[in-house]
Amino acid sequence: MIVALMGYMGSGKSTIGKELATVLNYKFLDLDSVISDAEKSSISDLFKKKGEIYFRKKEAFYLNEILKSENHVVLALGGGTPCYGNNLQLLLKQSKVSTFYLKLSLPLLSSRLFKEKNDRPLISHIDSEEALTEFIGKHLFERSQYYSQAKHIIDIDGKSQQDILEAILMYLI
Ligand SMILES: Nc1ncnc2c1ncn2[C@@H]1O[C@H](COP(=O)(O)OP(=O)(O)OP(=O)(O)O)[C@@H](O)[C@H]1O
Ligand SMILES: O=C(O)C1=C[C@@H](O)[C@@H](O)[C@H](O)C1
Ligand SMILES: [Mg+2]
Repeated sequence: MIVALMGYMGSGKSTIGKELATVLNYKFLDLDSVISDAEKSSISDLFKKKGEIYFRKKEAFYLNEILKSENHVVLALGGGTPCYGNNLQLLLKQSKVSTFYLKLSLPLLSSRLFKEKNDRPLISHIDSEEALTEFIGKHLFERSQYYSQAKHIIDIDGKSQQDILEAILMYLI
């Protein structure tokens, strides 16, 4: 079984993913870190030096590799992973993959991301919280249709990490 976490930047995929892997005694993989390690570059530098399309191709390639070769893994996807190429179809068609959308509302995403936008290349240039809210709102409008196809949708507004973990585990155990 592979548990794949999807959701917008800052929704907590990496944070929750690590904890979930510990509880399940699974390996934890973060797709962004897999790409970063393989390319020997931070994601921000990769965007700067090689461009977003290069990153999207690598993202699709490493997702394929992981789905082909791994098992008993919690996989935190990148924020955009399900929205490009046939990544979503690939995730949904495999019975060994259980997909979860960590769904956080626009105001909470915006206030959370404004504090840590600097290492996120798509938003690092945005300099007011109002402009960030506008950007994320538009982005979510485009992306929600992909995220919402996850097998399980977990509404995480106001939930602690423990609450979210329990909500996911309910579907897995
Ligand atoms: N349930 C929660 N309540 C409050 N803060 C949280 C919760 N879960 C995660 N966070 C915090 O939100 C921030 C973003 O979390 P995280 O980096 O795990 O998101 P992500 O979905 O992996 O983002 P990205 O797609 O950019 O990699 C972190 O500072 C994390 O500590
Ligand atoms: O939402 C996105 O498109 C991204 C999210 C991050 O996880 C990284 O994958 C990268 O910064 C792009
Ligand atoms: Mg992450």
